[in-house]
Amino acid sequence: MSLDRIDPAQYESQLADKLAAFKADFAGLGLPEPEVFRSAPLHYRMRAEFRLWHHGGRIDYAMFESAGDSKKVVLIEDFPAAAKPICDLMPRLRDTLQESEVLKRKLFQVEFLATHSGELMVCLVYHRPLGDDWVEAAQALADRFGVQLIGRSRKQKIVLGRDWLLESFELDGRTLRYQQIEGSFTQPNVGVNRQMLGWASRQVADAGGDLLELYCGNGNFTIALAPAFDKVLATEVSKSSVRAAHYNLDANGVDNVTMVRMSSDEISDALAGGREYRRMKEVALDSYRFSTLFVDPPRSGLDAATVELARGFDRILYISCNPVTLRDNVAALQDTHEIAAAAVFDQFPYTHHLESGLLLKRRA
Ligand SMILES: C[S@@+](CC[C@H](N)C(=O)[O-])C[C@H]1O[C@@H](n2cnc3c(N)ncnc32)[C@H](O)[C@@H]1O
Repeated sequence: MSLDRIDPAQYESQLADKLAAFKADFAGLGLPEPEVFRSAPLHYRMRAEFRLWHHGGRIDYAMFESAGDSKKVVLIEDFPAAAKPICDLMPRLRDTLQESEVLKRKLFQVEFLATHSGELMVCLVYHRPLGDDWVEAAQALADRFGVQLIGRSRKQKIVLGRDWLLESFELDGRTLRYQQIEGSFTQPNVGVNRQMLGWASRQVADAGGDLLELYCGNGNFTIALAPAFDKVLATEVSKSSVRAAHYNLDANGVDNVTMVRMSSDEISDALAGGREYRRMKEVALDSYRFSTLFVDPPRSGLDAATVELARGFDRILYISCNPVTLRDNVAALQDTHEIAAAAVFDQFPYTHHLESGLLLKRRA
C-alpha cells in the first residue's frame, strides 16, 4: 500500500469506485444491489509488518514500493492504517531497539499483531541465531511494553510468554472469543470482520439443518454461525488454525461442531464417495443433513472439484477476497444457482482490494 494514499478525504470516492467495478464484474450474473459495509477510515489494521532498515547508525521501519522495474525503500515514521496500540508502540519500540546492540543486530523484520480486546504481540525476525543474551534483553523489552514477544531466525522460534493472543468482541448479544496464533491467518480488519460475521449470520438465520464449512481458519465464522444449525462439519488445511479452532469451540461453549483437518479437494473427494480418509474415521458423514455450504477460500477461489461439491447444495454462502475468482465460480454455477443477496466489505481501504459476500440459492 502506498502511504500517501491513506487519505480519509478520499475514502468515500475510492469505495464508490471499487463498488462500481464490482458491479461491472458481475454484469449479466443477476447481482442484487450489494449492501455496503465501511471500514473505519484510520487505525483499522490489526496486523502490520515492516522491514527494519539500518542506515548511518540508525534503525527505521521501512516498506518497499515499486518504482518501475525496481523497488524503492520508504522509511515509515508512522502508519495510520494500523490499530492505535500498534501506532503508539512503534516509535517507543524502535527507540528502545536502537539503544540495544543485542536486540538490533541483524534484526530485519518487525511484525505486530493487536486485538480489539487490548492484547499486543511483537515478532522480531533476525538474520542470525539468537542466544541467552538476546533472551535476557528481549524479556526486559517484553516486560517494559507488556507485549507477547517472539524472536525468530532460521530454524529458531523463541516465545517469551505466549505465541497467541485472545481476541474478543460482541456480536448480536454474544461475546465471541478467538485464539489467534502467530503466523496463522486472521482477518486483518476487526471492525469489518464483525460486520461480515453479522451479515453472514443474517443470511443463514432461517437455514436450519446442517452446515458444511470449508476454509474455516481459526473458526472465525464457525463460532458465529453454529447456533443457526443443528450440526456443523468444519474443515481447514492449516494445522495451527485447526488447533486454534478447537480452542475456540471450547472457549465459546460451541458443542455442535466437528472439526477436521482436510483440504477442500480432500473433503470434496470424501463427500463424493472417493477414497477413505483416516481423519474422517470418527465422522459419520451419512448422519448429516446439509442445508448450507459456507466457503471463505483464499484468493484462488474454489477449485473445479469444490465447485461441483457446491452444486449439490441448495444454499451456498460465499465470502471472497477476490472478485475475479468469485465471478468465475459464480459463472460456473449459473445454470443451477442464482444470487439471492450480496454485500461488499471494505476490509482493505485505500487499496483496490474488496472483500465481498454472496448468498447463492438453487434455482426453482
Ligand atoms: C481467507 S482465509 C479464511 C479463514 C477463516 N474463514 C477466517 O475468517 O478467518 C482462507 C483459509 O483457507 C485455508 N486454506 C487454504 N487453502 C486451502 C485448501 N486447499 N483447503 C482447505 N483450506 C485451505 C487457509 O489456511 C486459510 O485459513
